[in-house]
Amino acid sequence: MADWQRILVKVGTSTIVDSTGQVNYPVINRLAQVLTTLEKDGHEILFVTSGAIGVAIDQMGLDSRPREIPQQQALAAIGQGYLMTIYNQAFSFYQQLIGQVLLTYDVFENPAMLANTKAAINELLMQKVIPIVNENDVIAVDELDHQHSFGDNDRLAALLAEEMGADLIVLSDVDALYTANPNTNPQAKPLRKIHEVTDAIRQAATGSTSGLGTGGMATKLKAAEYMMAHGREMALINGNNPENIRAVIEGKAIGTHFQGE
Ligand SMILES: Nc1ncnc2c1ncn2[C@@H]1O[C@H](COP(=O)(O)OP(=O)(O)O)[C@@H](O)[C@H]1O
Ligand SMILES: N[C@@H](CCC(=O)OP(=O)(O)O)C(=O)O
Repeated sequence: MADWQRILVKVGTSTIVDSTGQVNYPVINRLAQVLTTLEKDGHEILFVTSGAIGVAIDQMGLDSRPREIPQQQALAAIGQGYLMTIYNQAFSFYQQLIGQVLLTYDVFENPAMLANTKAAINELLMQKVIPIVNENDVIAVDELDHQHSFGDNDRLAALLAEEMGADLIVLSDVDALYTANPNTNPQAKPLRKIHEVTDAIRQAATGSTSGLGTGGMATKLKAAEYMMAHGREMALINGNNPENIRAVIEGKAIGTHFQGE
């Protein structure tokens, strides 16, 4: 059983930006409060956040995510700064310091870079600063070179959690992993406990239908498999109620809990 002492919380674009495409400030403020309280209670918190491109789409008054890679890079550059402004405001209200960490995939392939990254994050944790992590989308261009892009933050979150010895809580816009996409199949049923990922579960977990999220449930399931393969746990909960992070830590049956045998 995980003790949830060191926790990596990952939040998706679908939580940072609401269904109308606007920045979801109330949820972000509640998230900052919950993470700060947990930090003050002695947990070590790492936070992986998507949403740079999502908030920039709102800032720039666009209707949808552009397909062109340089346009997405530009949006990431615009939105990442704004995202940190929002987080600085939200966390400073609770007198919690945060630090920005932008990663590319090659960090995990290069032992020296990985050791340096882990040292920096451990130092932030020691100083009781919450690291706010995202992929460096401005330079991680998977169209040109797959080596340098995670493609989705679920994978980044799982890789980082494993390296940092943390368990993972993923916040999305659904209450759980369902037997099918609940947005398109009203018969879909929530799955509460997963000890092993079967082919049937893999087939159930499909892509995003929100328009802004990128990986959908498929990448979350891969992250869960990665965590379980490395003896770690993952919980998937709805980001609309960040207070449920505490419920996960307290062992309450909420969302979907992935725990290997
Ligand atoms: N079996 C499933 N159970 C739950 N959600 C699913 C499933 N299959 C596909 N999805 C989709 O995955 C979406 C969440 O992924 P995504 O939009 O990428 O979110 P985020 O931005 O939080 O990463 C849901 O809104 C839903 O449309
Ligand atoms: N790094 C990107 C998000 C990529 C991503 O994986 O998004 P999501 O599927 O919403 O977690 C951004 O900040 O816009």
